[in-house]
Amino acid sequence: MSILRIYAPASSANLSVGFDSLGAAISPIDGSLLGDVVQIEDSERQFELESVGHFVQKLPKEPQKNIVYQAYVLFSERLKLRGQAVKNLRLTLEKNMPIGSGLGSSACSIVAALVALNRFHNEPFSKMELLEMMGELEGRISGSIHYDNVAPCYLGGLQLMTQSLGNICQPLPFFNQWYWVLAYPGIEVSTAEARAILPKSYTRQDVIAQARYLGSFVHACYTQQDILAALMMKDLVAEPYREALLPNFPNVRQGCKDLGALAVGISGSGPTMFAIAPDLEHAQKLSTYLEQQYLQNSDGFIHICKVDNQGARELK
Ligand SMILES: Nc1ncnc2c1ncn2[C@@H]1O[C@H](COP(=O)(O)OP(=O)(O)OP(=O)(O)O)[C@@H](O)[C@H]1O
Ligand SMILES: N[C@@H](CCO)C(=O)O
Repeated sequence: MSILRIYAPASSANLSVGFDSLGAAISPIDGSLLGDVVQIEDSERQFELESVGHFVQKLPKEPQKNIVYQAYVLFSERLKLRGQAVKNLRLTLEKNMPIGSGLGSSACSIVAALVALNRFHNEPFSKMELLEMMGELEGRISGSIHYDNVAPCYLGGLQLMTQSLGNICQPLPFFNQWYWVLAYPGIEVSTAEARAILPKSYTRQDVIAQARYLGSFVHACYTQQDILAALMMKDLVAEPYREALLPNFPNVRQGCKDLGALAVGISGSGPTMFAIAPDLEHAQKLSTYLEQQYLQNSDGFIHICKVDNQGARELK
């Protein structure tokens, strides 16, 4: 009887400068696991799914709406197209990530489920085939396919969505000395709704400026110019329209900058916000400040994190 447990880490999409194009996997520096776990094992029945964990009450009531169930159905269909049948199996989702948090909660469930299913069947699908399925499932939830949570969650590191020449994404060099202070206020913001409020079009001036920021950011990553990279983490696409969804965001953002944050922004579609600190001392000050100023209830939390270079992995 084989049992596998796959952990998929939280991720922070956009990094302000790359809407739908950049995302980083993140892990708390205290060693805690910030992400979902999917366990897979043999079963007498064709398929069983159980959900447990801190945020299990927030999952859809109908099991068929759980994205892990949908991952199983999609995986089975794709396997059938290869002339292979899915094994009898039981999945257990440990839902540790708050839903609608801006930390890639649905991506954690999708990635952990598909990695578990693929390993359980001796890896019939390549990394890119699996990632393509992850994007399809993420698209069902948010209304349009975007890979900036699933790609880093699956592969680790900072990923740029190139979506060309057979690669959905490619890794970027990053700044290992940076600390990410992530503050989840404890309220929910739906990704689909945070996308629906964005404008249908942008001015030429904004398009040109955003292209300059993203190009300069990528250049700064390759040439390891941390100050330039942080300066370029600006968002004309989403932040001006989404900040109203976040509690007191403009003031808190300014407060973080006053405390020495190199960059401050919305993680994914929010309401989690991030502040980049140049060292641990600044990170701790930012953490205390955000705890006092940004958390709204007892579900909220702060984590000092670094980029997680491993991505989804088996827990032994
Ligand atoms: N296993 C699951 N984990 C998370 N959300 C799920 C899951 N299964 C179904 N859902 C549904 O998917 C939607 C997730 O919403 P949303 O995309 O806003 O959350 P999110 O993934 O946390 O967002 P973000 O990517 O900004 O972190 C909710 O409606 C939720 O009920
Ligand atoms: N890039 C997506 C991420 C959602 O988590 C957005 O900002 O809508």
